[in-house]
Amino acid sequence: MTSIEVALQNVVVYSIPMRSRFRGIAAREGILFEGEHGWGEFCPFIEYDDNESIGWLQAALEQANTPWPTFERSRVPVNCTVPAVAPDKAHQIVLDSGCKTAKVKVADHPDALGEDIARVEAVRDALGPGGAIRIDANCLWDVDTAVRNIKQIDAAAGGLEYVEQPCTTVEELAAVRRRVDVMIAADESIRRAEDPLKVALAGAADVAIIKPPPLGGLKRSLEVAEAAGLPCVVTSTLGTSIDVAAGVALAASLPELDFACGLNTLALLTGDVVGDGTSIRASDGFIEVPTEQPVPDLRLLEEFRQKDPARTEWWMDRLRRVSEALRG
Ligand SMILES: O=C(O)CCC(=O)C1=CC=C[C@@H](O)[C@@H]1C(=O)O
Ligand SMILES: [Mg+2]
Repeated sequence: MTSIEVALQNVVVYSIPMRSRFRGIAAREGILFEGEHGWGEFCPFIEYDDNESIGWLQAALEQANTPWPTFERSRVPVNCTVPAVAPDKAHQIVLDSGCKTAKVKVADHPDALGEDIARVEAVRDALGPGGAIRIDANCLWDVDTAVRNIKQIDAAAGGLEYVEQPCTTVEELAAVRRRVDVMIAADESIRRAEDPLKVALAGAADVAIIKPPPLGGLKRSLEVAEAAGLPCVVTSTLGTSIDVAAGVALAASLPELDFACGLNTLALLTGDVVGDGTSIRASDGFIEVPTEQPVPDLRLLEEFRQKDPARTEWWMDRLRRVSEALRG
């Protein structure tokens, strides 16, 4: 049987509520399956079409059927992730995290600048002057708005480490980069692009955000990271410890790691399918690299198993279609 057929034999559709809405979702959904060497997680965001979901399945199959590697480093620095929440909640998230770097969601709606400024001021107060603050606008600004807002948020934050994907296109990122004194990080221009390397060639970014699932897994992500020739920040795709483990494996494998990584994302969920002892969570701003792949706990798999038959069928049908597309 092929690895896809093995995967399809033993599939769990899960749904875990988020603590706060993040990227427009109130619960993280996906599929978990066991392979020859561990578990894989197939969790493309629900608005992605089948073609865009192929890489996510490749990544899940690779992770489930490849031995856990040995690594360059035994722990990875991580940031905390602050959704578009009120200042007091943002302050608490940073304090609770123990992290020295915070990634703050901004541009949650067209008139969000005042809220964004208040949120980064609260994050700076929680971090203190030595902390690092980065923001993520997820493509939602045009060039002039980005230039104007970045300057104001940079001042309010007491200095930003970088701005993640302020605009949609590589050309727009390059235009913003020429007009602000804050570093630009490319995310969607890498993970949702036909050519993930265009961003580096266009001089459009200072930092590359690398997410293994959309790129097709660890091997391909290492190739993209090397070819991009930029400092990399690895992030999860907001999934369970199985998803986070894919990011930790990449972050622990990179020859150089100059920035905290966006892998402390289980803090955004109300639970995990992996038990407390092996759930991948930060301590004092670092994640210890597991010596073996995390394995879901059967009781937690049942707790977070999708209970709605229609939703379960939607995910199973998606997996069947993407598996067919992957077979070609
Ligand atoms: O970077 C982080 O701190 C956590 C990961 C994170 O923010 C994201 C993961 C996946 C999709 C997006 O919602 C978001 C991002 O745009 O980086
Ligand atoms: Mg991003």
